[in-house]
Amino acid sequence: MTPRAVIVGPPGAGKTSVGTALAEHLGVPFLDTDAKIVADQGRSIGDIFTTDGEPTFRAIEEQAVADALVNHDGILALGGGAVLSAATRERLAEHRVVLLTVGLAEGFRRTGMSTARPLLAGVNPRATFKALLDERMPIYREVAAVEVATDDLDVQGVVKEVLAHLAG
Ligand SMILES: Nc1ncnc2c1ncn2[C@@H]1O[C@H](COP(=O)(O)OP(=O)(O)OP(=O)(O)O)[C@@H](O)[C@H]1O
Ligand SMILES: O=C(O)C1=C[C@@H](O)[C@@H](O)[C@H](O)C1
Ligand SMILES: [Mg+2]
Repeated sequence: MTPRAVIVGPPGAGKTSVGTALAEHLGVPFLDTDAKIVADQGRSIGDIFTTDGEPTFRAIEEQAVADALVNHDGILALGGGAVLSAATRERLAEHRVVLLTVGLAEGFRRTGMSTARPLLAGVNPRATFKALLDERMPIYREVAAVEVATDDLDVQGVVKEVLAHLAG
């Protein structure tokens, strides 16, 4: 088994929303590694960060991604920071990876209302978001064969773009 496509990108790019809609359109299962980790651990990602720290979360995430890459047959969405693992990047080289991008203003607008993202929960979440984009964009681009900018598209519009790329 192998995923039809693996979706990566920063928080708020729409990995979960687009992945769900894309899987529905294709009639295949959808798996989100964030949701899988929460279900397996029986606690929120915020709780894991607070109780055990980010490195423990990243280790759990690396294993969850490795499992999903061999066991999941549909659309797979990764957590926003999953690509920070060199082992995960190596594994992704064998897969069809789609990068969803979002700019600072729109990404911050989409994530700003939520307290569910521990990395963006600090005193200056906008600056944190900018630093995250600056650090990660080259890493996302390193693993992805396809890139779709989502700022000016609704979820169905992004799904359409992704489908066009996957068909081509
Ligand atoms: N193309 C879009 N246009 C408008 N709103 C969007 C779009 N994509 C996602 N959203 C909204 O932005 C918010 C974040 O989307 P989503 O949870 O899918 O992002 P994500 O990439 O999975 O983020 P995370 O890395 O935190 O899991 C949601 O409220 C969602 O409805
Ligand atoms: O960008 C990140 O590092 C994260 C994004 C989310 O998907 C979660 O995996 C977690 O909040 C960390
Ligand atoms: Mg998500």
